Amino acid sequence: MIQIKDLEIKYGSFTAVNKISLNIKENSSCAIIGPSGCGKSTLLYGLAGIVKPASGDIFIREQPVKENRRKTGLILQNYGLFPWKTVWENAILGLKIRSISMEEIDNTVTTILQELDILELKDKFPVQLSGGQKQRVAIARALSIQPDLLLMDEPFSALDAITREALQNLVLSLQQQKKMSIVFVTHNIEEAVFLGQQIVIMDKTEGSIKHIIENKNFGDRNFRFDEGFFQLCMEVRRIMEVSD
Ligand SMILES: Nc1ncnc2c1ncn2[C@@H]1O[C@H](COP(=O)(O)OP(=O)(O)OP(=O)(O)O)[C@@H](O)[C@H]1O
Repeated sequence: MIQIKDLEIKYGSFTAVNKISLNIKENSSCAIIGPSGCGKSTLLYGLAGIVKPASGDIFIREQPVKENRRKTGLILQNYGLFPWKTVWENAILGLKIRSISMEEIDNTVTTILQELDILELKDKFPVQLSGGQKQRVAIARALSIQPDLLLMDEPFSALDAITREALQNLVLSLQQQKKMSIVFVTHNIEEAVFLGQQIVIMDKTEGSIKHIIENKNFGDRNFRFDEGFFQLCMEVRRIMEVSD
């Protein structure tokens, strides 16, 4: 689904993403993990078309990436909700900027809010919501465009452990139901190991990939309680800690 070839992204003369090559399969999930400042978000912004490569290529479904790809959903850090808009107004934003009838928007967004169990919150403002509820609204907005690719930047970092797990389960079942690929950035090793079919570990300072793990047990809810889960978490931790 995604081919990244020798990707380099710069801020002025500073190289934030350094010669990264990576393939991500259709209907899969990819966790990008690494220490603060290693270029995770920049790589995600590259996939979203928000920042332009200095060199190299990104193809999504064989097409070079450009801004506003119709079927890419994006969830930014801290939910990205507009505080002056209600849950409903926030959720319909992605569709409103497209030429879609109000009736279709109504039907699509009502269904999604129902699926995410937040329809009764539709007239509330973000300030009146819990962190988990805000994240559900952000997910609803991203899903409203029926994405085949969902990009998430630290989607659950501000949530308590139980809410985080519930939302991880939710995202997982949505990914399986709706047949989309997910690429997410996280600091959290357990999250990467639970949700990432492919775990991409980035280097501390280089803006490059240090290691990729194929995780065949990803998304199995029982895996969280399995010894293999803790072993894989330890392996990821070791790789992250080893300095080159
Ligand atoms: N707009 C910008 N202008 C200049 N430098 C930037 C800009 N955005 C990010 N950087 C730098 O690029 C590097 C990578 O940043 P990025 O946000 O991609 O890292 P990250 O791994 O996502 O970090 P974190 O985990 O802390 O969010 C950092 O050194 C950062 O300071």
